[in-house]
Amino acid sequence: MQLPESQVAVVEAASADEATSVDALAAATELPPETVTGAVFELEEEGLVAVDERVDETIALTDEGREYADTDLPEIRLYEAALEAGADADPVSMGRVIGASGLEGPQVDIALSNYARKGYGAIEGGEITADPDADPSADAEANALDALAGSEETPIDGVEIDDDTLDQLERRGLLDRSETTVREVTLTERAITELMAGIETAETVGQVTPELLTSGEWQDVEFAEYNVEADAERFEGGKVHILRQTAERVKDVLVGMGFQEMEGPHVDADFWINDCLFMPQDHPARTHWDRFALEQPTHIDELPADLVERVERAHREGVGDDGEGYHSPWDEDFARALALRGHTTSLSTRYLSGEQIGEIEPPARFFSVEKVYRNDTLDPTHLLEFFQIEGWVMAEDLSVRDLMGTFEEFYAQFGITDIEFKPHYNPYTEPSFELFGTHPTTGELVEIGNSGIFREEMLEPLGVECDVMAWGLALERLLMLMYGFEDIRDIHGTLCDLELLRDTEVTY
Ligand SMILES: N[C@@H](Cc1ccccc1)C(=O)O
Repeated sequence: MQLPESQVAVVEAASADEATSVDALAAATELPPETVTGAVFELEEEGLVAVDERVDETIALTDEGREYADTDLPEIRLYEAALEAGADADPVSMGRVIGASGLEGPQVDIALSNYARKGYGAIEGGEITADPDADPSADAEANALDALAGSEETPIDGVEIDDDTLDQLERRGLLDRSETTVREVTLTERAITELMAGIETAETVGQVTPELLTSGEWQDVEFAEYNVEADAERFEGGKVHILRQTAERVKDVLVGMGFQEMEGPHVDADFWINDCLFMPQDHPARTHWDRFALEQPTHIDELPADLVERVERAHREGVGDDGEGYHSPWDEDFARALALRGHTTSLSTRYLSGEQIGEIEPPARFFSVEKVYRNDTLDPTHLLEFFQIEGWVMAEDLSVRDLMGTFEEFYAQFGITDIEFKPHYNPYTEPSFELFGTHPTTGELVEIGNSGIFREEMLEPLGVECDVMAWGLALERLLMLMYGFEDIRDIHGTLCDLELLRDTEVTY
């Protein structure tokens, strides 16, 4: 009989008396394990080999696990420092013991959260005690780390570590479990018969080359069959970040709802970011604490003079018969100062004023999905920059129902159907609403946006004569509701969760 080269090599390397693993066959034939696996499947189908499959579980220490196998677990280092400081007799100040332990950064938290759990002592009111009877040499986790530190990977069947300890180490991120499928191959009777009769190598081609194509030889050769079920090496290809993918999806949804996209500068004059929004110049959000000012250049060159005059008048005198201005200072130089935009509503003011693309006639709908910058304190829901989904609708006679209906329609496209509204205040909208959604795993209400109907004091100076409803929604918060992660830093920055980014499916 004739067989392709790799199959002949496998048949010759395998035996009828003894099962041989794919790895051993790969070594013997000098073929890559994937090729051997493919050949083995083909041979099995031909009835030439029997394949025995089992799943082996192995465990391996993570880098952090290896580090503690070398230097001791942080809680043990804390216990030893506590003993040294006499905490087995009287409580000692925590600061002193931590200082003496040499623990630093996150290791301090790790030590503290495991210390009492493992009976090394107690921590209360800034003081630490050490239990004189605790015995670090009997620490099951430390002993397990030592036992595993010797090899890269250990088959789980061979280790004498109890399940609770293994689970605990896995939870602490000190140990990884993995599964591999081991295939063992034995020749069948039929293979022996064929071998005795003589097996020849059939010329097969594994890959189409330019030469095969140009010479026309491809028409005569026999191609090796692909086995799409064979195990292959996992390949982590590059991929568009889920935030970008979702931003694209949001844009598609809004375009589908009849919106046009706005664009404009990330660095802009306070005039467009704040003054045009009827934000008084002494508003707390306009202090240097909250904005990222520009050092070079500090000011925009030009602002439209007539618009500046109308905006200044609205600030000083208000708009309409009953209008009251802010009676607060207004200074053009202050309005010309440049900063990173804290919201993309600066794009809306540029467009609504007619400065960006000329006069806009109602009905009109505009949006942007762009980055904004705020000097916030970092926490699970705040970053210094995020993406805002800005939007507005200009039409005669808009009401709050139009606003709410638009949100329900928009969020429903992302499977979010339980939006809640809370009355809110913005200097530039009346009424105003904050939007909330429910986090899919924690059940907590998450603020996802801010919205309202632009007030006369804003629209009149911009020269807009009909109603405009508008909003700024946080793209990252939408992602939280869609994919259930709890910390925004899982998707941004150095602490991001690569597995989440790799495996999250963005569905259209
Ligand atoms: N600028 C607001 C969002 C908003 C835009 C337009 C109208 C109302 C609210 C914010 O950043 O929170």
